[in-house]
Amino acid sequence: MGYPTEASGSLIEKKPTVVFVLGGPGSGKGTQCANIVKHFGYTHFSAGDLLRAEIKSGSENGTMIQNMIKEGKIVPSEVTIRLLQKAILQSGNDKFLIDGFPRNEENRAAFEVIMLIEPAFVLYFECSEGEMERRLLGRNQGREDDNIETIRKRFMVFLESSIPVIEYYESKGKVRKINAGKPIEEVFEAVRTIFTAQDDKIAA
Ligand SMILES: Nc1ncnc2c1ncn2[C@@H]1O[C@H](COP(=O)(O)OP(=O)(O)O)[C@@H](O)[C@H]1O
Ligand SMILES: Nc1ccn([C@@H]2O[C@H](COP(=O)(O)OP(=O)(O)O)[C@@H](O)[C@H]2O)c(=O)n1
Ligand SMILES: [Mg+2]
Repeated sequence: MGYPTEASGSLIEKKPTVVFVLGGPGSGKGTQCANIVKHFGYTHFSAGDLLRAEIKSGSENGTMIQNMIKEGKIVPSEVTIRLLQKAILQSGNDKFLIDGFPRNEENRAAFEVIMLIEPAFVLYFECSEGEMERRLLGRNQGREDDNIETIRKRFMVFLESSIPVIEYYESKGKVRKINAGKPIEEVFEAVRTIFTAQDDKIAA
């Protein structure tokens, strides 16, 4: 896949800037992404939101996706990547926050192979399970997976499948870890520092 841009009259391939936003369920990924969009001009795609929209659209995969989400399981990468790819191509932007993805090694490897994109960095919201559980039980978005039984399964999946992805990017020096247990405004101050540094790097 290419991202053609006109430069000096010739067509060159310019890859978009991608930031993966990771953290346990309820760590505040969606909340902070909305702030980053407002201040730094990124386009935000939540893999979970795209999957929920796919269920609503009446897609042939809808029932499978719904069952996996209810069980806190990770949907096969081909489905999620197809949705992300479509959203990226339709967006018209070249800076993306990809929230809640990659959630396991399969997600990570498949994205790299299919999209041929490496993240600029990985934003990791670190938060205790107790705090995340409180937030999810108070989220009130009518989500079928915000009940204590599914929340426990999601925590297990996070520890077993998503932490190894974060460790992989840590070994490449790409993880920017944030203490997400603080109030929203304080978390955003830490986030702002990281994105300001990234903007300075691009401008340099
Ligand atoms: N720093 C915070 N302190 C307290 N509550 C928060 C904080 N960040 C987010 N929340 C609330 O917690 C819930 C989960 O946040 P959300 O952004 O949806 O997390 P995630 O996308 O990581 O699951 C929401 O109801 C949100 O308003
Ligand atoms: N990459 C992804 C992201 C989400 N999902 C599914 O969607 C559910 C909700 O993801 P989400 O990112 O909206 O959840 P939060 O972490 O925001 O609470 C996950 O528990 C998975 O079942 C997935 O299968 N693969
Ligand atoms: Mg979310």
